[in-house]
Amino acid sequence: MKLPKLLIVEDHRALALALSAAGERLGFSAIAVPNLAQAKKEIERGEPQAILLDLGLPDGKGFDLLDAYGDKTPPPTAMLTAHGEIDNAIIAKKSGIAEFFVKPVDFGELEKFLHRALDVAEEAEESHGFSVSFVGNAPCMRPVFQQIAQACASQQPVMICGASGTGRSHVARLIHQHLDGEGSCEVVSCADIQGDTDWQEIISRAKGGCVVLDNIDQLALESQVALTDCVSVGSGVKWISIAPETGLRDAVQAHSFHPDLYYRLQGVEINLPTLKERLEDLPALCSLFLADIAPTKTIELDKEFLSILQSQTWKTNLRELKNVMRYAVISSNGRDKLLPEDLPENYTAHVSESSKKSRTPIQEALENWLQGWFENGNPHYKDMHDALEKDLLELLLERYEGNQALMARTLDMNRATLRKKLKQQG
Ligand SMILES: Nc1ncnc2c1ncn2[C@@H]1O[C@H](COP(=O)(O)OP(=O)(O)OP(=O)(O)O)[C@@H](O)[C@H]1O
Repeated sequence: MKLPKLLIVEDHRALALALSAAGERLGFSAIAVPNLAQAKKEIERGEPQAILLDLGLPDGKGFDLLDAYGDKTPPPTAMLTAHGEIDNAIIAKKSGIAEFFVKPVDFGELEKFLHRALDVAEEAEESHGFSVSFVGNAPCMRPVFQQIAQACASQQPVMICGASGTGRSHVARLIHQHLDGEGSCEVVSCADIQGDTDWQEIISRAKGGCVVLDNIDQLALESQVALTDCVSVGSGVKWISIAPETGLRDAVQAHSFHPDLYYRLQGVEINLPTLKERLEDLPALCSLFLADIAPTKTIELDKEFLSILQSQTWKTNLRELKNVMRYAVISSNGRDKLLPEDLPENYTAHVSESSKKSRTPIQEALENWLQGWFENGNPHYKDMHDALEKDLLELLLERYEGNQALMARTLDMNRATLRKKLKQQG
């Protein structure tokens, strides 16, 4: 299993060990070095997917390390500073390091940074021409497929609406992949856009592909004006906007989004359901994520593990599920089955004592049987009920050697009802 690499440059040994442990818990392979010279060698050996950098190192300032990247964009990097080093921190910010942790490090915040770095690494991998695997068997995904097909077929811009982590960027990549032509997929983070951004430059970088406006609702008003002039069907690129689940109508009404730009960008709308609304897809999504996290292994899921996942609220949707699967694979220590104990503690805390109690053999058998229904998607209670009754009647008929009259009499059953049921069940 190839884990993303976390480079820790910290001469304080105890802190370096604690940072390594935090990184490894989240699925990084962590390498700690005490100075800049060794850090540069580490980068030459293999580029890290994230860097934690002490500001004051024995052989220089931490931010000097980024010189090793020249014109290339370094991976997400966070600087660790002591109180009183704030001037240097400002210089570091100018060298492109956006994240700071003042010592003593808040590990909760650090984990958030590391999660974001994992996402960046993953997106970079996905955008490298790998074909996009798309899971969507739940009934609520059917209209989504139609909307995606329509978005691919039309010249119109596309607006992908959904809560964070529902797969909006994933759908954007899928649409890009299905466009004719060689153009690239230029992703613009609207929250970071400045008033003087050169939109024509972004359009020309896309070379006839897609311009994805991520978090379009966060685009500043002055940038909206400049963008309005550029967006038109004739601009030679496909405009894809990523919006919150409520879309942009509220923002237009609140005058924080220009109606003109809104109407130009709206085009085909795709609405993505939350993970909670498509729990039927959970087993298939877990398998897909596992194939990505541990490509060389076949890992099974214990049914209790799966049912704990089914009972979560999934605030950040598929992204959260992927992070949880990553965590579980690491804590399973190479086992080929994931168990409830591999889950983060807060995912199992709510499992009530009653659901932990041991099940009767028939409940066990039913649980297995139910799993099959959910894996095949779209179960209806009536179909499950009829299938169960069919098996029951078959077994009873066998016991009474096909004698329906005897069976009805002995089981205190109306004979006409029995006959009707047997006829219905075929
Ligand atoms: N239908 C799908 N099938 C398989 N994997 C998916 C699907 N949708 C999303 N994913 C995966 O789920 C994760 C989260 O998706 P994505 O990054 O597209 O969400 P998002 O809505 O853009 O979230 P955010 O805006 O918070 O980044 C990614 O790893 C993505 O590859």
